[in-house]
Amino acid sequence: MIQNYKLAFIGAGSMAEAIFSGLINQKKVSPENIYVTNRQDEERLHVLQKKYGVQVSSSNEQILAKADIVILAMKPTGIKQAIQSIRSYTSENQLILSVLAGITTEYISYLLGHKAPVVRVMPNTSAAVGSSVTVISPGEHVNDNHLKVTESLLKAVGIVKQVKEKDLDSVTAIAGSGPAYMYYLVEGMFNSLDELQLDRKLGEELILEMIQGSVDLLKSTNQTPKEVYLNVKSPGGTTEAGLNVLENQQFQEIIKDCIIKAAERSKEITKEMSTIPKSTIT
Ligand SMILES: NC(=O)C1=CN([C@@H]2O[C@H](COP(=O)(O)OP(=O)(O)OC[C@H]3O[C@@H](n4cnc5c(N)ncnc54)[C@H](O)[C@@H]3O)[C@@H](O)[C@H]2O)C=CC1
Ligand SMILES: O=C(O)[C@@H]1CCC=N1
Repeated sequence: MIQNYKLAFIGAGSMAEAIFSGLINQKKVSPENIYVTNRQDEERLHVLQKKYGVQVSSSNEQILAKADIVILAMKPTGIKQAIQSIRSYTSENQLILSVLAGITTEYISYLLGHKAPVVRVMPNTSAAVGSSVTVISPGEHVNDNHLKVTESLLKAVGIVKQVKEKDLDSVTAIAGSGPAYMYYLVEGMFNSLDELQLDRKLGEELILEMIQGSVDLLKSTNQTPKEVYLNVKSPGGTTEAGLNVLENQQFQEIIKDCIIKAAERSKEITKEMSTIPKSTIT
């Protein structure tokens, strides 16, 4: 379905690269159909061109001229200036996907000044290996076909779930930011290896496989996380000794706060950067 679509990425950062490299690696879209631009870093564009064979240009006009799908992938702070610089090359025949945290479809449509369908999507960088969990939410001018195209594009780089736009702040904290919290945890585990005097390579492999196995078990059982960790713990044993440290430091409260803060920040971004001036609302 998506093989013949031409995709234009506005913004060439880590999220754009994760999506288009995933699409290329999964052989869902050929690099000839992927166009990429960013604001000023031409060197970065050349690196991406060389690495993936994608089409790059610093001209918005060139990038957008043939695009069926436009993917907004710059930082939320850049949204106003970015759309101002592309909107005259966009049209209602293009499907606009935005990965920007906190920026509403309504605000994007307001900046575009026309009725192009806008879908907010919240992927994560695991798209690069086909394992993103991506949440999508349609804006006002989106029909079933637009949603099908969006889904089929993003299913190429992982699983896709649809939510109402009001839930995007919460899912951003989990689906979008979540991987960073996992990597932070893994970094902490890796940091224990020197003190354990364990071979670094072996230790890192054990940690990653242990996490993979834990996720596999959680996915395959009806038991709650508590039930499965209680199965690991023996009275007076090693797990209990470790869990006591986590409980004493209120680890679960910290993780909860972390997710809630991320969701709150998404709401703040909406207030700070995605507010339509009152005078223009009719
Ligand atoms: N990095 C992640 O894991 C995720 C990021 N996102 C969203 O993706 C977006 C990009 O994030 P990253 O890739 O991490 O940022 P980044 O800083 O790595 O990349 C941003 C890119 O946008 C370009 N850019 C800035 N202003 C521009 C403009 N006016 N026109 C064209 N290009 C412009 C920059 O040159 C850069 O290439 C953000 O809005 C973020 O909320 C969403 C989900 C996950
Ligand atoms: O940190 C951020 O704001 C973006 C959105 C989700 C992941 N990265």
